[in-house]
Amino acid sequence: MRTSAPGPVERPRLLVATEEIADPGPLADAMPDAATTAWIRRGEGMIGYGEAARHKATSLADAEQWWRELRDQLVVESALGGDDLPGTGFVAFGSFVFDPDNTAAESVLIIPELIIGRRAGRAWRTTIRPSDAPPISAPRIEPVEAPGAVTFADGKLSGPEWEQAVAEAVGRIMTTELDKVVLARELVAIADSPIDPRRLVSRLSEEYATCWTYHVDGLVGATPEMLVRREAGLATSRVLAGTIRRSADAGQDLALAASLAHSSKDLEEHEYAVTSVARALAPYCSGMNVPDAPYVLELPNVLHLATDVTAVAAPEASSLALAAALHPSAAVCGTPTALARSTIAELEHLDRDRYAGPVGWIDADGDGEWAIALRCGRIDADDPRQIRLYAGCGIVGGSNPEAELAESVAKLVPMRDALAG
Ligand SMILES: C=C(O[C@@H]1C=C(C(=O)O)C=C[C@H]1O)C(=O)O
Repeated sequence: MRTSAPGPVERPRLLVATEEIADPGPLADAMPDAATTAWIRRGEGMIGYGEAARHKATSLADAEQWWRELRDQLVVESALGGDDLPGTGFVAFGSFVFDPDNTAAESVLIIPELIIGRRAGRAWRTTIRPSDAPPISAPRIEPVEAPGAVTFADGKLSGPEWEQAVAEAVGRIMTTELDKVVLARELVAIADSPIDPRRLVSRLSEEYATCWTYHVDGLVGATPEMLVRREAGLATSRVLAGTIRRSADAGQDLALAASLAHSSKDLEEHEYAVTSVARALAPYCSGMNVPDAPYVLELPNVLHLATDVTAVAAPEASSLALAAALHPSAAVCGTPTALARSTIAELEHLDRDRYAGPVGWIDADGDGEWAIALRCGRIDADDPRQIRLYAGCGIVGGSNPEAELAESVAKLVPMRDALAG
């Protein structure tokens, strides 16, 4: 029997319409249901309802290709006008696995049917629909239920077992070519009732307003680390590495900040992370600025050493292409990358899922923000009463296992608090 070769896949084109709206109030409160995507910082950002299209991405490069094909066929029916703010119009939200070779999870890109956004004093509403679908009607906001009592249990490794893994990593750093490796652990939280990510988004975006609060397909958190933001040709990356947990006392915090800024262990750990970002960005950028020394970034639970790297991005390098070049940075993997990655797979006993992978959005111009999915949890798709929380620490030769465990506990605080009663 003869079969004819398949022709090009005919996808319906996406129709995109954006209009200015009155201020919608807090974005977290405007999320219609538990599947709504969120991206919020300092009260600004976007929420995305429904799905006009979805893609299981095998890699960041594959995601970029899919985005490009859709983008090239868009029909823009109306746009915001005035200054063309990034994020108005067509947007794809995404969340990527940390290591495709060591996970049961999948990376995803979602194009919502309805986006509500707020930025720079303006608010907008974008609808996106396949040309063969009817216009969407305004969704009803479903009530948010509390999860009830929540209990926490260790993941595969107990605290002491994880300390053992850290000690093993320190040993390898002293005796092999490994310079730095980031080891993470998980906590499993089980609630009485299903966990509604909107409640977490609302709490996190208030408590951690300077972080990027996100929810994409069950992965929810508030991260302080920006892998790459591309806006009007400028690329920015906020690199974090080196952490101290805060005390309850402002005077003591000041002393802690000073000791962090002078700690050779933390400065070494930080330097690896900055170098990995600067090297990866260089081929796609010009005029890069890498500050000589980090500053101390204050969050309610921890202090971090931080460096903001800025550069002019090549016109053809989309935010997703830049994220593909940067992931995994030494802030969440280690140095050298390949050895750190295999060490993680061997020592962590953890499926990182989409924790520590890029999470964010891209618009039709290729502008966008891809943060590193930290300080987060993954709601179980089959049993939404369960959420896995993750926290990791950069390990270098001078690391102390007990101190690293304490650091991981501090990094779990935002999610634990957001889940509490
Ligand atoms: C890996 C995490 O955080 C990373 C590790 C840091 C460190 O070890 O000092 C600091 C910020 C992040 O780059 C995490 O929060 O899970």
